[in-house]
Amino acid sequence: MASTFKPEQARVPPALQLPSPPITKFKIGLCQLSVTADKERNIVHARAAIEEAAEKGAKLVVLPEIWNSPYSNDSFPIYAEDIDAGPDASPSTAMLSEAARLLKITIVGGSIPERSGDKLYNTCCIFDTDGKLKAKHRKIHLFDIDIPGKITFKESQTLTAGETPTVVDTEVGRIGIGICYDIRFQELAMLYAARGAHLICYPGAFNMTTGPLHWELLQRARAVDNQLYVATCAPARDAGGGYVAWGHSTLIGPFGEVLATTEHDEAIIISEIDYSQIDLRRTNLPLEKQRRGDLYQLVDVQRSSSQ
Ligand SMILES: NC(=O)CCC(=O)C(=O)O
Repeated sequence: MASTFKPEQARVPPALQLPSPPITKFKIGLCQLSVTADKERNIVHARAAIEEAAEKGAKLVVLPEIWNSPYSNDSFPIYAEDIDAGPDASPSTAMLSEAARLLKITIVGGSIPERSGDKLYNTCCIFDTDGKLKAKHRKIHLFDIDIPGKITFKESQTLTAGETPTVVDTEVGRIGIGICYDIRFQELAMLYAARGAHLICYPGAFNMTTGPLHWELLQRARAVDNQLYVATCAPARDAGGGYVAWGHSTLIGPFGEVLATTEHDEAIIISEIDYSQIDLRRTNLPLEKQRRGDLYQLVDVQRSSSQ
């Protein structure tokens, strides 16, 4: 059947020029944390890891998906915090805000279960060096999978999906945010690249079935297709826990290269990001110029509707 796509219908402007970040070279810290059923302990533990990463020079620290609570539908309602109701209602994000301010670092605060009215979300908060909440990303694609005999999980039993992609300007560049299962949806990463992101951070907790096959593959694909940095941060594995996480927090460069990674135990990865590598790789392989926008297009709903 003939295609109905007409080039003149293509309304997406070409990808933005990469914005100039305040710093182009810095250390990132990925805190692969053990998570227990004791929320207070998890908060104290996460704080100590953030402090250690900052002491080792990290200007950006990333935490895992659901780091203050066990990863289970039974736990989400119990551990959820009302982030918008202020520090007393959200001790986890209060800690992140204070740590970011005192250490003068940017924090991509993994995710926690968020309560908002009668809904629950899987939410990542991003804090600036002054401790202010810059953005909140609510997981857009809920983890609902069924691999019989291996793993069945339905986040949608308790959680509601977020409705907004999140790109945030920070002192360490323009960062796109996805949470775990969000990494499977390439259009989201393409959208972030088109909006000028230097780095996409995915707090995540892949599982023991898909993790070995897909986790690194997806990260490298998102990085090499979009010629930007990808950072992931997972919880450490608890082999006796209800949900057994794959671990393997990783930093990928814009050529698809694994710059730093780890196994499944607790770890703090410190690695260097150098945004000049993005320009270099985009010059080596000028994919954006070669893209056939006359034949196919990613439509950025937000940007086209505001034109
Ligand atoms: N927490 C998650 O979204 C897990 C995603 C996952 O394991 C996958 O295979 O996808």
